[in-house]
Amino acid sequence: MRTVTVGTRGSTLALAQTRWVVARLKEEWPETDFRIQTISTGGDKNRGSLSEMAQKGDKGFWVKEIEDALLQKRIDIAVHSLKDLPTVQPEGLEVSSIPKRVDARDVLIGKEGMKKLADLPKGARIGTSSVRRKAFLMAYRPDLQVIDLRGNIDTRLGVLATPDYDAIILAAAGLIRTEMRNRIDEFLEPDIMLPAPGQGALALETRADDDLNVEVAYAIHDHTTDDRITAEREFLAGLGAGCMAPVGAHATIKGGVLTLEGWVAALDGTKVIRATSIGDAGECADIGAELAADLLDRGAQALVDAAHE
Ligand SMILES: NCc1[nH]cc(CCC(=O)O)c1CC(=O)O
Repeated sequence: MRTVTVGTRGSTLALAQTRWVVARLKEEWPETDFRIQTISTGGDKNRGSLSEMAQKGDKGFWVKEIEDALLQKRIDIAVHSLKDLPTVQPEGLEVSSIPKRVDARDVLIGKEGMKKLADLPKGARIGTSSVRRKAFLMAYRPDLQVIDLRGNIDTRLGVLATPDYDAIILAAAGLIRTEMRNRIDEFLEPDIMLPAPGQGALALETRADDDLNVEVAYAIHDHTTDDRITAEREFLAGLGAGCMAPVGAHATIKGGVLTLEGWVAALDGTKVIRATSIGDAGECADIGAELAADLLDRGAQALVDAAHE
């Protein structure tokens, strides 16, 4: 039996999503043996401050060691959360498969009486470490306090048992994949909290010349998800922004027509530039690039630059 080694970070979420990927691959390739290899990344080793992360450049903080393992053939397929993956892969590697996306939205989880964003009392303390969530939250409810909150899902849920936070914001996808959907109090709609580009989607990365494993991974590729996230990531790339910038993007496809919504915000939420671009789903990359150019024309560059400082 042929063995394919699938590499991932070792967090609960990373393992849950990798087990899901392996189960799907096994359905397509019953004669192949899949084993999971966990790899610790810079992001796992260094739970430093956000500014420290920004200094290193946001590129590849969660993926570098995994990509090294691919290049060195210690693993054959890497599973990543797509939103953590830089928009350009290193020489010799490619994203060869994008499985079907789950819910792209962010969600609110709060203490008793703090379970709906619109109903939170003035001054309520909301935990998140995402500059995007912070900026969009401040834009919607400038009276709320945003308190930095890092760590894996369990750590973040844990702070609701302390007096320090009233509610937290997380990606729905992480909770769904770790079977904690029942903890979600409110799904935040994209007209208030536009998701991160690629949120809720996974990426399978392989060596670009490894035809066999490219084919193995591609068996679970989802074209609609690919078109959506291509538009979102072209938008992000067109802005010259990485995952540390307060940028949201969300594409939907109905009847072959792709609608892409994109936002760039000031870090403190005092300004949000919003735009929409619509076109044939086959033109997904161009739609993303166009939307980025449109926002740059309308002053987004200064906001992206401010976030990079
Ligand atoms: N940056 C961390 C991260 N990367 C992927 C997810 C889960 C959601 C997804 O797959 O998009 C999370 C946690 C979160 O944002 O709450």
